[in-house]
Amino acid sequence: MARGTLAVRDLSVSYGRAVRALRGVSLDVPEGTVTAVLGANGAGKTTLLRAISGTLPFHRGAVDAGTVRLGDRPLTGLSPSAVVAAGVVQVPEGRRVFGRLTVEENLRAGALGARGRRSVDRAGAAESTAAARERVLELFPVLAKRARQRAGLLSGGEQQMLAIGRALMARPAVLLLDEPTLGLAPLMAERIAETIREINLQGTSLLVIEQNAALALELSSAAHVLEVGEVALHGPSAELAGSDEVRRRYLGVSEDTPEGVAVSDAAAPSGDHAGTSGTPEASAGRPVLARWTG
Ligand SMILES: Nc1ncnc2c1ncn2[C@@H]1O[C@H](COP(=O)(O)OP(=O)(O)OP(=O)(O)O)[C@@H](O)[C@H]1O
Repeated sequence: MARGTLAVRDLSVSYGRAVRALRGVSLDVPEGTVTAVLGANGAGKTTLLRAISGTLPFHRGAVDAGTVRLGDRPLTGLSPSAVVAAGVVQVPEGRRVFGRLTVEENLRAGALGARGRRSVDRAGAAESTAAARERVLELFPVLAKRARQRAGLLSGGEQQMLAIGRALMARPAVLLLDEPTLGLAPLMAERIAETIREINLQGTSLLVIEQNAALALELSSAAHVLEVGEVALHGPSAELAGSDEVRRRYLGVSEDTPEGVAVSDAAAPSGDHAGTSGTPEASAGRPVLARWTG
């Protein structure tokens, strides 16, 4: 399966003529990392995931410019099933499980996403599906207990586990999570966060959209803040968590920026606007929170 960095470059998206939802968004999810995207309601977070997963057309949206790649494989313009087959799988907001199907049937449906991979023969596919199922049930033992129950009868937290488990059945290289803790009690949200860490430790990269900025920054190594369709701030998550602006606007704290945290109002990187100042190459050395101004 293609692996490598999930790279979004200069992505602009609109819904019809009236709504320009994303403008020139660039970000990287380096292989093996958790990257977070924060932002207020309507900032364009879900639109970003739709553009990556190929589901924009279902929402009457279109990519006007820019590219999405996984390693050297272009994803822009692919159908959602081709994106899944390429190794990028989205868990949609609102934990949309198939409510009338059982937990087991939901998991089996998730495995269908991996079938597009030509390199896997039938026997190999069955074996990988069994291994993926085992891994999912280890991560979420409650799903084994509820295997024959209808998914619609699970609690909110259990449905989120099933939604993530179903996505993992497609054995993704990159998992896209849209608001995984939305509406969950704090304890359940923490459990989901632990699972995200575990999934990452097992080798899957994750792009996590979260309104719970504190949790997102804790989970991720790098984060991007979207404001009205543009990347307003990006940098290593620990640095962002210490930034006065992020603390005030997204973490609800008003203390001064702790010493040693660099917050730069530097002009936007010139020319390529590649957004790579959030990548390991560019942030090697002293990490800086860059504010895009152009
Ligand atoms: N199907 C659609 N048709 C028209 N406009 C849309 C559509 N979906 C989203 N938008 C608009 O695009 C912009 C970005 O929306 P998006 O849902 O991506 O933001 P978000 O950051 O995910 O917000 P939320 O957290 O509220 O879901 C908003 O102005 C929204 O109203």
